[in-house]
Amino acid sequence: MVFFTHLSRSSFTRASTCSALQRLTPATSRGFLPSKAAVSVLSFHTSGSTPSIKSAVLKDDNHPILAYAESLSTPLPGKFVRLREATVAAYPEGTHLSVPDMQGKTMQLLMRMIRPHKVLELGCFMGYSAMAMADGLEPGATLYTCEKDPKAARLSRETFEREGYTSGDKYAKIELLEGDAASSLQVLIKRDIQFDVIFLEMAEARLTHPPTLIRQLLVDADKGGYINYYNTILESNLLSKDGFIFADNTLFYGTVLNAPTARASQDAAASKSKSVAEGSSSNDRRIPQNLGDKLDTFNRHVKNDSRVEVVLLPIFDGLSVITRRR
Ligand SMILES: C[S@@+](CC[C@H](N)C(=O)[O-])C[C@H]1O[C@@H](n2cnc3c(N)ncnc32)[C@H](O)[C@@H]1O
Repeated sequence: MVFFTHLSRSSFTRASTCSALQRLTPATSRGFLPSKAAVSVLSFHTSGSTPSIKSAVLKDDNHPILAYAESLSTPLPGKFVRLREATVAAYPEGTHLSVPDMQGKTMQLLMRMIRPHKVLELGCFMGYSAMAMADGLEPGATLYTCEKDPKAARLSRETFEREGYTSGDKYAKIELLEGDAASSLQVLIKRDIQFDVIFLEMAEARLTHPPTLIRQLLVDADKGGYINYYNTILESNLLSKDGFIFADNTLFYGTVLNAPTARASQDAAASKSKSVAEGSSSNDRRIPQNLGDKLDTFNRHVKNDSRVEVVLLPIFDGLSVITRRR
């Protein structure tokens, strides 16, 4: 089976994206090829004028299979292109925070499959994935999205109003909860709302003018928070009986393979990761390994949690699908 990833939909940005990637992707991505049969693909978002791109764990970042996959997928409509442009203007160093186009489309089709009434997103940013998912919902459904950065919250709110997501007439409704997600979760618990889908997509972003992409990568995610949110979600019954949690970035640029637990493990996956770890020390300086360690801890926590079943899909930057055990 081959897992695909996404490329920037705008060809004019592709060249700059690829050169940025060449600076940033070398060891981890090129050295990590799980098997010839299963070509696993990690996301690699970039910043600056580039909306987003996925780098693969393919030897060639420009592998034609990626362009092929995207060219034969239905694109998201023009309002998403406009949102990318607005994101570049508002957060030139933070454009990698939005999910890539192909992931937006994937989330949208997942909504069409699951047909949830209530969706919760932790991590709205500019509202890209919120809108992508909302477009996959039935009329009458509501998507709640949390954002603590005031500027991102204001801009998202403006977008949702302008594009018709606040009235609930044209599309499913989007309700933005501004503030820290931990507090928003408490509000939702008090309101006794249960969610059929919860999308955990919350980088701890310092969105105010990080000086460089590398710096941005170093600060942009507090994925360590996942365990707390996950436990709150399960313990407070925020997740409906047959609901799904989608946790994003659970491979975190491949750095999970370098986590101490993964390295110490005797299983086959860990022996692969050891060789990656040995070959990717220079990459460690660029991508925050401590976040990879936290994601690895989260992944193991979920796998060992008898309340749930999980599959960690090696698509995009790793997407874990979690549901209660039957
Ligand atoms: C990766 S971005 C979300 C991208 C968005 N889901 C999309 O694809 O369009 C993560 C967002 O989470 C927000 N965030 C980080 N920590 C948060 C917290 N504790 N509470 C609420 N929002 C938070 C950040 O400000 C950032 O905008």
